[in-house]
Amino acid sequence: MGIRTGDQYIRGLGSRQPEIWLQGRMVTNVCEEAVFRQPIYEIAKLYDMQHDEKYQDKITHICQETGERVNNAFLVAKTPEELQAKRVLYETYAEATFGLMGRTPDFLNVVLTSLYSNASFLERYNPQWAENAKNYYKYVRDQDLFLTHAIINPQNDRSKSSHEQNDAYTHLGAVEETPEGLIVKGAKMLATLAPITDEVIIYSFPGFQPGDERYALAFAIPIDTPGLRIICREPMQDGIRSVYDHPLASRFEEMDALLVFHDVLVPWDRLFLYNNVEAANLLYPKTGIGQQPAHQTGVRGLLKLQFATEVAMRLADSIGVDVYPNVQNHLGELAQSLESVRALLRTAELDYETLPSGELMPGYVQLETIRGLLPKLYPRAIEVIQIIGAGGFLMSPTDSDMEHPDLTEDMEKFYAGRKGISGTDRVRLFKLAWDLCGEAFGQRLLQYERYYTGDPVRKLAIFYNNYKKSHACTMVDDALSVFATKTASQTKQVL
Ligand SMILES: Cc1cc2nc3c(=O)[nH]c(=O)nc-3n(C[C@H](O)[C@H](O)[C@H](O)COP(=O)(O)OP(=O)(O)OC[C@H]3O[C@@H](n4cnc5c(N)ncnc54)[C@H](O)[C@@H]3O)c2cc1C
Ligand SMILES: O=C(O)Cc1ccc(O)c(O)c1
Repeated sequence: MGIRTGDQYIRGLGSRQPEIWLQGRMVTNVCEEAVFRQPIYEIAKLYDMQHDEKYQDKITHICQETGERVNNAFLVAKTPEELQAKRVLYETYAEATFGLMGRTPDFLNVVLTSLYSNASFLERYNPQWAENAKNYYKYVRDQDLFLTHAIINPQNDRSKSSHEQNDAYTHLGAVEETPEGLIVKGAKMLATLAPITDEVIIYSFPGFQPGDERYALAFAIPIDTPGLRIICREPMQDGIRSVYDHPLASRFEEMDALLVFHDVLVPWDRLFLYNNVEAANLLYPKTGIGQQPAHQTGVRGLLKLQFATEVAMRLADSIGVDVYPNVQNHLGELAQSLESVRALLRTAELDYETLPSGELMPGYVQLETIRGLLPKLYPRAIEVIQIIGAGGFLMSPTDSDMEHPDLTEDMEKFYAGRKGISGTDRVRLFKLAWDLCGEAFGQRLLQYERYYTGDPVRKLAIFYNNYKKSHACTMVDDALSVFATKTASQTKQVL
């Protein structure tokens, strides 16, 4: 089939009945549920862009194997141009969503592409797992499916490993093998956008201990597989809030969900890893499923940081405060953060590594540096927006106030900004900024940036340990060598 349209994506959602729990009730038709309507529309727009001649050649290509047009997320980049073609896709989708939707279809499709191109890792443990991963990649590519993922165990007792939890099936684990497949039970967090996806893929970060064998799992199943329960968090918008009052929150909220598996059957041909702690611990570092998507998340993060920086600049300008050096310092800091991330991305693409298969892997150090910086730079950008808007955020009237004839004069006079910024302009801008920096929606965006790639504290420690391995600190040795060649009195003279 190849690239789908938005309508085909929506019809796919409508043809299934996953078990979705939202505010204490089961959702019977996800497409008609107010909370999901606008996010479904935003994702559908991305599918439609694949057919729009303005974007088609930028974000899709002809698959050599099938002759069909498919999304660039499925490209195994073997040349710098192909690496850039993938970046253009990430950029195009992030621009369409202002970087606010973290789990657009390109993210997991890149994960899957990396699993496919590095399936030789799985082959060493079990050739069938490798075959399954490769077939699944082709299935998702050719049907142009949208995946969610859950790779973290629920937050019960973090000081204990999976097999030490109170109940053997708190964390998702294997129960029994049957002729049809593996029965699994337990929970995983935190599946962003799960209710409006086609399939779910389960894998894990390293960290398995001996005794955790039953939890060492990787597989993918349709989102409406019997026994799979999607428990949504409380929505941060009700789906009927006015676009005027909440120009971002009303459009881009990504629902997050806990996935609970009640004796769910994973068909054998959908299993990629099972019952092997060593393989589960090496899956993430050895298959590129962490590093390749870091290119996508880096580009998306850059666009989100750019958006926040632009909002801060516009706010300051709208009320005439960017004449002050303190405000200029805040804004200059954001601009420098933004340009640092942009430069890191450029270098990541230039400093790629060529794997034995010929696949190009964008630079680890640069991408991991972006991952380490974003959890600090984005919250800081939000803080700057809060500092610049100050009390102005708390005087924004509603759509209905702005439209009431008795209030029009006051609205235009007292809500206006500096010369040239009308009351309507200023209120609109402040509402947009408040969605980003004040609303529950904006707080989730911030929490997302802190944790979307795992715990930043442990990630940075892992980065340092890897960095140390490849940095012998030879400059210090050079400097110290002065002591090796001189006697104590000669050294004194040198010093
Ligand atoms: C908005 C949002 C969307 C997300 N979407 C997804 C998704 O789509 N798919 C998905 O799989 N996951 C998703 N996640 C989950 C994300 O992977 C986790 O939040 C992240 O890995 C951190 O894990 P945790 O939240 O369980 O925190 P914990 O691991 O429970 O950490 C809690 C605190 O304890 C500290 N801590 C815990 N353990 C240790 C330790 N061993 N050593 C030192 N300090 C420790 C941490 O530093 C942190 O401060 C999402 C998270 C957010 C916030
Ligand atoms: O970014 C990665 O390396 C993979 C990853 C880690 C934690 C997550 O929550 C997630 O969704 C994806």
